[in-house]
Amino acid sequence: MAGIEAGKKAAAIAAVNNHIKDGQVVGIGSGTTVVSAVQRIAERVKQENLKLVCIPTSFQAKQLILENNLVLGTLEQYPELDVAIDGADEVDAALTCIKGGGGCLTQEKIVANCAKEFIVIADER
Ligand SMILES: O=C(CO)[C@H](O)[C@H](O)COP(=O)(O)O
Repeated sequence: MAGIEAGKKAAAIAAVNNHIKDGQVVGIGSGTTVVSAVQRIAERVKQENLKLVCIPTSFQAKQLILENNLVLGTLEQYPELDVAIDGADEVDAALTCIKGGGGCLTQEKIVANCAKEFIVIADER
């Protein structure tokens, strides 16, 4: 795996290990980094029998949730999320972050705003 991909994956795994807990409602972001995060969430659900509900920010996120056999929820059912997890486009040394250039621009911000905690996965700054 190339350096950037390995970095993204390691950051995604660390984010899930450190911030996802049993019983949570979890917002799932969009992009390539989130793929590794969702795979790690699915591993932990299997290994630790975590009870999670996942709220997607896009069609891609919905498909990821379903493909990984996670429980899919909607914002209408769960208007308050415990945590949302997403990738970043760029992060500078002061942790200023740019994200959201795609079709999920609006929905990912709505989901993040409904979450008590917003975790941005970044592999370098
Ligand atoms: O904000 C986003 C989509 O709207 C993505 O999270 C952001 O673009 C990062 O993408 P990637 O994980 O593919 O680098």
